[in-house]
Amino acid sequence: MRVTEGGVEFEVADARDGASEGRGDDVFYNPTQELNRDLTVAVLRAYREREPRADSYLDAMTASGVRALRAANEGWDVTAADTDAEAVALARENAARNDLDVDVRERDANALMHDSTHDVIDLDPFGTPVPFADAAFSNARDLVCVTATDTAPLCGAHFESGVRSYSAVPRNTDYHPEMGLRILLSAMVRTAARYDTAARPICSHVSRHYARTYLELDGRATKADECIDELGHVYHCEDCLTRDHEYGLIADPPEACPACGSNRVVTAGPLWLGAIRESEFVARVASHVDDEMGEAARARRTLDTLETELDRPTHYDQHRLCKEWTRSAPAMDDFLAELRDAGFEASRAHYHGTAFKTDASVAEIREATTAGE
Ligand SMILES: C[S@@+](CC[C@H](N)C(=O)[O-])C[C@H]1O[C@@H](n2cnc3c(N)ncnc32)[C@H](O)[C@@H]1O
Ligand SMILES: [Zn+2]
Repeated sequence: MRVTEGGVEFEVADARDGASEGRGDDVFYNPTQELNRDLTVAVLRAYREREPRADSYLDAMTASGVRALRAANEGWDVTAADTDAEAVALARENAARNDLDVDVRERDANALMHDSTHDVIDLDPFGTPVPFADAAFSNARDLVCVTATDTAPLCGAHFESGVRSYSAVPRNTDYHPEMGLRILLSAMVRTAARYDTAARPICSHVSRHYARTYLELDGRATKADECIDELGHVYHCEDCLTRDHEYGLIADPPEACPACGSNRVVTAGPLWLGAIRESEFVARVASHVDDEMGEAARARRTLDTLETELDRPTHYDQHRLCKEWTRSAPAMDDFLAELRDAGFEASRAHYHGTAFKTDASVAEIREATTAGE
């Protein structure tokens, strides 16, 4: 099947709906990740302005080669790798079809990363990126881009698997996409720190099937220490949904929920509690989304919300709270306006349409918002 994406035309074996992990026999291509790839191109454009020296890009798991081709189309010096011989043949054909110069290797990503250095390394594996993180953070110069599709382990829905993969404790909460992202960021930051490298997210987004983040590297150990200082824990009450967060590697959870007295308070962490993006960079990325991108509208929407969403962990789900209070959910803009009128900070959060952030507690949100009662 012939597909066109962002100005490159390529052949793929079939189109998957993104609901499966896609470990079938055919070379993988997931049309639902077009938004992810559109944003990758916009990030690469914005990153080049920020770091003009950055030139080489490794698509470490390339499959059909689509991401590598799109980067090469932007003028990056691109290497692409895959262990699957069919994928490598297809990626080479796709590069030739577009007259793009991409160095496609039939090679294990870890071996290749340990063998060579690239300014930007992109990890897009099946499931967790953890098996590739050490090689990426010890060998990339400027930026590591990471996709994780194992959302159930990341958000605590598959608890043991999440603990095993990420060396952290995830919890299944009403803010599961943010839990997943902060678990992923924690593991990436700790991996980079092993190489005295700071890895700080300059852009991150989560959708139903994956978490994606772009981590800028700094080779100073003191900067890596500063990143470690931004790890900590979230204490979450399963009864009233009150949550609190605390910086530091040693958890000190309350014995009971400070709001309702319940002893059903669970601890998650170590989580990345720092910012998940740099607002100014996200604004630059948004300025590089163009109408040739198939997912331009969604990309702009995601980036606009991401740019303005409050930094603080963690978001609330308006529907979940309203259900808890047996209220109908009002229009989000009215709801946020009520919070602001009551003197709180409030913003949408990009995780989904009913996600919002505020510095108000659960009780304060309940009192401040009357619409829907
Ligand atoms: C999710 S797909 C990549 C999709 C692609 N980046 C895209 O945007 O369409 C994962 C790919 O990783 C390849 N792969 C699995 N293990 C690998 C390894 N150790 N090194 C390199 N590639 C690997 C698989 O063959 C598969 O083609
Ligand atoms: Zn409580």
